[in-house]
Amino acid sequence: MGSTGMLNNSTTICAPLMAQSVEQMVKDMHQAKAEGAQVVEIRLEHIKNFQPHQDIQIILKNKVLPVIIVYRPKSEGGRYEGDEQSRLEALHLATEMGADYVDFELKVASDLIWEQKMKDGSATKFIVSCHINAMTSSDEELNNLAASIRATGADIIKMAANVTDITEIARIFHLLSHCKVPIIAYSAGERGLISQLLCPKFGGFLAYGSIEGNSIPGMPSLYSVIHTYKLGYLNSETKVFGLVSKPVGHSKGPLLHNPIFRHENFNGVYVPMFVDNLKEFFNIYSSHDFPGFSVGFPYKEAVVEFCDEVHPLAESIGAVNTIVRRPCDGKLIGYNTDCEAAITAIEDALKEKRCTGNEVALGSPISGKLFALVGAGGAGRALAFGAKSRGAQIVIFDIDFGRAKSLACAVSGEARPYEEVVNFQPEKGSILANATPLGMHPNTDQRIPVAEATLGDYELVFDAVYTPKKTRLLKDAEAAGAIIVSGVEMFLRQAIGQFNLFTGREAPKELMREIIMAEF
Ligand SMILES: O=C1C[C@@](O)(C(=O)O)C[C@@H](O)[C@@H]1O
Repeated sequence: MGSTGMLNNSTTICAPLMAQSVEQMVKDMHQAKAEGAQVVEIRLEHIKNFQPHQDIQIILKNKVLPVIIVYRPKSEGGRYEGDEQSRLEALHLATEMGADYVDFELKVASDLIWEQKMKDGSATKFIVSCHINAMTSSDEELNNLAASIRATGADIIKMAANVTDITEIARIFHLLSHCKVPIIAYSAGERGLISQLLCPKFGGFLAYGSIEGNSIPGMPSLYSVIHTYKLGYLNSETKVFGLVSKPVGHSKGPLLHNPIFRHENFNGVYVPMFVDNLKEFFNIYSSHDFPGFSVGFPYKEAVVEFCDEVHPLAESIGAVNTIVRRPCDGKLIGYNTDCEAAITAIEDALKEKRCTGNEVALGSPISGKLFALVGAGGAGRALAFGAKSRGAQIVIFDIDFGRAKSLACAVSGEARPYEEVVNFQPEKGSILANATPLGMHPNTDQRIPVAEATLGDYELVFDAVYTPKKTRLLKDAEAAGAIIVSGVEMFLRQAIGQFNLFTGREAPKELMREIIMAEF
């Protein structure tokens, strides 16, 4: 398996195929090729009424890509429940018929491979696979396991790991980068995703992606590994940026940052990082390979204590959404790009209206206005400090009244109990901002409980939620006649700020706007 011209590394993109008929397997193989796969893994155990000789022959005769034959028993995470002898015979048959790769499980591999190698001296390469528990296996144990797999005569080692925390993936990276023979090692699932996306950086032999219309739980799609994360461009020098959040799958960050890195010829990749424990995460991923992070819900406030230095604006807000590792000493510096992003988005929308109404713009259009803010978490704090800096009068609601009070105190505003949101009567021309996650995909029918009748009294309504672009709150506010500003605008602007901090370069703003608008 060679690389296609585009590749910058030796990792091959593989599509596992699990069709129920041999004809469909062949069709899926064509589809996988059209979608950019370079090899397919044929899971024989999914074929109904499997006829080993005939079916393997059809697959190999019609193959348009190199083929890995797998016939996995239930005990090893597959579906095969028949007798072991028949299973092994089918794998031998695949070898004799010239499959490019045949996968044997470690427990049966040893004798079989040598026997097969002696017998036919065929060109088939042998993958020997096993499951590992990354939490309980030390680096040394994993190295020893790799050596014993190699001793079976394996050409390629494969380890599928269970991880319970993203920090365990570091052991997989260690294994990939230290192993002298071709190795596949990864973990499925949200917490394991970076093992799949970063394997070209650490020298993994295969990266997996599912074909369209046949998604595989815990595995990225072929489309995303090739087009979003552009795995073909990764190499050992690639810098890894990540969104530290929980949950993390909703973020549009990878769709925005990755194409911009490529466009700017910047050797970086931006990946979702599902983090459970901030302290352990920053302890483990402490090298210059990981020079920057976005910070999302719910960690924007908690992360402050893990920064070595915090920019004065972020410090006064008490929330960090961007972290940069200083090249000279590796220290983590925390910033907040949310604050200016949200406030300038609101100001620009008000200015635009004033321009069209021929009003003369003096100072910030937010100055002196009542700014009703719902949500006093990380995003809410950024909005409150931004509004304060522009001279607004701030009223804060939060389900945690204590949290609302402490933010109100910090911005010389007023805290009100959350139950009062529904009766709150703003003066005409006020601004309403939602900084809670209410209305975020998939709960798109939710919104903060502001009374329908008062929505039209706000001059402008802003929602920090950006999936969907027009939340239920914004739809209702628009219908009531308010100017609306989507969280997409804040998202874009905070990401522009992050690009500047991550790379030390000026972000291509218009291109970033085009990319993100095309996503909605
Ligand atoms: O609030 C957000 C959104 C975000 O968490 C995301 O979903 O990509 C990324 C953060 O940098 C930003 O402050």
